[in-house]
Amino acid sequence: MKALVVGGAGYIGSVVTRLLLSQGHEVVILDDCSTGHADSVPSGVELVRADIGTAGSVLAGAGFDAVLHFAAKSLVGESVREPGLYWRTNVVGTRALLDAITEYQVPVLVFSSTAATYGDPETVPILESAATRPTSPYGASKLAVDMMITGECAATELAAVSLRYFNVAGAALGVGERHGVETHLIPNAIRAARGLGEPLQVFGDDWPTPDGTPIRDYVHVLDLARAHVRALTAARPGEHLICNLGSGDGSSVREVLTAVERVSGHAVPHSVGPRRAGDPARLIASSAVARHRLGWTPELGLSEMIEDAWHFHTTGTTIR
Ligand SMILES: NC(=O)c1ccc[n+]([C@@H]2O[C@H](COP(=O)([O-])OP(=O)(O)OC[C@H]3O[C@@H](n4cnc5c(N)ncnc54)[C@H](O)[C@@H]3O)[C@@H](O)[C@H]2O)c1
Ligand SMILES: O=c1ccn([C@@H]2O[C@H](COP(=O)(O)OP(=O)(O)O[C@H]3O[C@H](CO)[C@@H](O)[C@H](O)[C@H]3O)[C@@H](O)[C@H]2O)c(=O)[nH]1
Repeated sequence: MKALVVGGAGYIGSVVTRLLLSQGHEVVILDDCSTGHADSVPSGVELVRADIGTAGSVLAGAGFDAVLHFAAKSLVGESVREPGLYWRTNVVGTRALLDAITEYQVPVLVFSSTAATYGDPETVPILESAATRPTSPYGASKLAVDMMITGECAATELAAVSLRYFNVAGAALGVGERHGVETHLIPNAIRAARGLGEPLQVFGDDWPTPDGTPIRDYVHVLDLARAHVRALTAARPGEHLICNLGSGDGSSVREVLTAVERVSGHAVPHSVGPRRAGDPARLIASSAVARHRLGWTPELGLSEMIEDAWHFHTTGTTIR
C-alpha cells in the first residue's frame, strides 16, 4: 500500500511508519514537527513538513491507498488549560484532512482515537458501546472527530477504523517517547529514578481506587503498531469500525512506580500533589472487538514496556 502517515514524526506514528516499511509498504509523512522530530523520519521516507490543513496538496493526484492519522494535541491537562488549541488542531485540522480524503478518493483511513472519549466510565472493562462522556476538551475533541468520521463513511465509500488507544508506553524499532515537555507517567518516573530533575509528583492519592491512585491500562507501542497494520484492511467500504486497544489489565500509579523501581533497581523519588484536572479515576479496556475484527491481542506486558522504555532512555536504542 501507499500510505500517508499524518503525524508520522511523533512517538506512535514513528513506530507505525517503521513497521509499515518493514512489511513493504510505501510511506509519505505529513507533520509540522510541533511535538514530533524530523530526525525520527527514516531515511528514504519523504517528510512534508506542514500543517495538517495542507493535506490536500499532498494527496492530490498521488494515488494514496490509505491515510493513517496520528497528528493531534494529546495532553489531557493541557487541554483543560487551552481548549481552543485542541478544537482547532484536532477537530478543525481533521475536518480539512477528511475533506481532502473525500476529494481525492483515498479509500482507507485509520485514526488515533483514545480512551479519553469515554470519560469516567461507570464500569470496567470498557466496551465500545459504553457511554462517551469525556472529562476533558482533549477527549471531547477526539470524540467529535470520531463522529465526523462516522458521517463521512456513511456519505462516501470511505472504510475507516478509529483505534481507541488506552495508555501507550514502551519503545521499539529504534523509537521511544521524546516529548519536549514530558507529562506521561512512565517516562517521568524513569526520569526521576535516574535522578534527573524534580521528584515525580503523584497527582492525588485520594481517588476511589484500592490504593487511592488512578488506574490505567498500559499497552506497548509495538503491539499498538501491529494493530494499525491489521486495521488497514479491516473495515468494509462505507463502514466506520471503532476498536479499543488495551491489555485488559489495570495498573495504578503506585503500581507503576513499584514496577519502575523493580526494573531499574533505583527508587523513584516522588511526592503526592493535588489531582490533575480532567483525569478520570479508572480506565481499563475490553479489546474484544479488536480481537474479533483485527485478530489482535497484545503480546507485551507492563514489565516489558518499562524495560524497553528504561533501555531507550538510558541508551538511546531499543531492545525490539
Ligand atoms: N500516547 C498515548 O498514550 C496516546 C493514547 C491515546 C491516543 N493517543 C493519540 O495518538 C496520537 C499520537 O500520539 P503520540 O503520543 O505519538 O503524540 P506525539 O505528539 O508524539 O505525535 C503527534 C504528532 O503530530 C504532529 N502534529 C501535531 N499537530 C500537528 C498539525 N497541526 N499538523 C501536522 N502535524 C501535527 C506532531 O508534530 C507529532 O509529530 C495522537 O493523536 C494522540 O491523541 C496517544
Ligand atoms: O507526572 C505524572 C504523570 C501522570 N500521573 C498520573 O498517571 C496517570 C497516567 O497519566 P499520563 O501518563 O499523563 O496519561 P493520561 O493522562 O492517562 O493520558 C494518556 O492516555 C490517554 C488514554 O487513556 C490518551 O488519550 C492520552 O493521549 C495519553 O496522554 C494519570 O492518572 C496521571 O494523573 C502522575 O501522577 N504524575
